[in-house]
Amino acid sequence: MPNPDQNPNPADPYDALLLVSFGGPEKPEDVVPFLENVTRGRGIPRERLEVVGEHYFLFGGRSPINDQNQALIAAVEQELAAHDIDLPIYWGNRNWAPYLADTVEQMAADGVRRALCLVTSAYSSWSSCRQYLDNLEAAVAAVPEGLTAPRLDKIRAYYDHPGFVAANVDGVLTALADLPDDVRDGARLVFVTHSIPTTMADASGPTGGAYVAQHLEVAGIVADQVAAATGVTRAHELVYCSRSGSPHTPWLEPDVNDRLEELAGEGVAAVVLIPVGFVSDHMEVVYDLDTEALATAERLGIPARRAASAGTHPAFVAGVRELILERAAAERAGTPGPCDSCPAGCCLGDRA
Ligand SMILES: CC1=C(CCC(=O)O)c2cc3nc(cc4[nH]c(cc5[nH]c(cc1n2)c(C)c5CCC(=O)O)c(CCC(=O)O)c4C)C(CCC(=O)O)=C3C
Ligand SMILES: [Fe+2]
Repeated sequence: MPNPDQNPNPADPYDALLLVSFGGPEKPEDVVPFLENVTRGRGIPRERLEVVGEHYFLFGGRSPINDQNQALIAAVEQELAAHDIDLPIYWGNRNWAPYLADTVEQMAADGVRRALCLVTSAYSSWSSCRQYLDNLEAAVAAVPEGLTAPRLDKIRAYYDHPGFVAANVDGVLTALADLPDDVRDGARLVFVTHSIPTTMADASGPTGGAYVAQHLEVAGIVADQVAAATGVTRAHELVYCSRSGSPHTPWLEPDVNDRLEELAGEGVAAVVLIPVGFVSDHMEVVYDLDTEALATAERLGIPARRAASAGTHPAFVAGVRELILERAAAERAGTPGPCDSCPAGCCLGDRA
């Protein structure tokens, strides 16, 4: 019988946190091998790769994503320490060093038995959830004989967690405050996420369609909270960026730039671009939104601001702690939630 008087480790049964991310190049020589890692076997046309490579070279061949993940780790370490939660944090990526397989081997060597994984993507889909689960499974399978691989559990899709929502609301409020006074009330709230193939979107989540539904849900929540905070109800909508793949394959639309053209035609007063689909300001945000979409808005004469992503916002960092404790408690009680272990085939669609 566990003794209720004993103060248990609130993270029990977990003995480590693993931050799981996409990875990005550190220097110009990394760009091409990184892109090869991302697109291996995925049928991305060569021309698209050359275009995307140029985005990275424009930023000195260095993606912001690795520094941002290190900043998130430092912030979560502080947050956990401040709450007397003893949980070492590891970090591994899908497409660049530190690679997940190396990190999971190190965890095994360190004696980690069971780790909780925080993926830097808040939504359900093959790209944003299932592929990471597959990467984790492969990393566990690759642990060399003689070492015991840790058991890895993934934190649920957390797009609707109050900490993630609050960070995004704050980003919108700051962006609105920065708009000229005469256009602020008329600003359109344009939520942006990564486009994915429509077949992938249709197959996302246990019953399909989760990727778009989750984004629409959180966009509605954020827009309501912004309305409550400012006393002004602004129209909001969801658009997409970073379309890849073959031009013959349908991906989610409208593209943010195309939509800005339409909004200019409708005479919208101003726009706030909200990168709600992204956890930090990585290349998709600093290129596709800050470089490209803001230039489109400028050309069209629409005053526009880009809201900050969750990043290391204190509300998001506190939310990560809450997500850890929520899951640990559910595992101790034997009551994991529906999204805590994905049903077989979830998000697979025609990849099954
Ligand atoms: C849903 C989603 C997220 C959000 C969830 C998450 O965060 O995971 C995301 C994030 C990211 N995507 C990133 C980079 C790239 N994504 C590519 C290609 C693709 N992304 C896709 C989807 C997503 N991608 C898909 C369906 C493809 C087609 C190929 C395939 O079916 O897999 C390509 C290939 C070139 C191109 O065509 O763009 C690159 C370079 C970076 C790193 C940025 C940096 O370096 O700072 C990050 C965080
Ligand atoms: Fe991507």
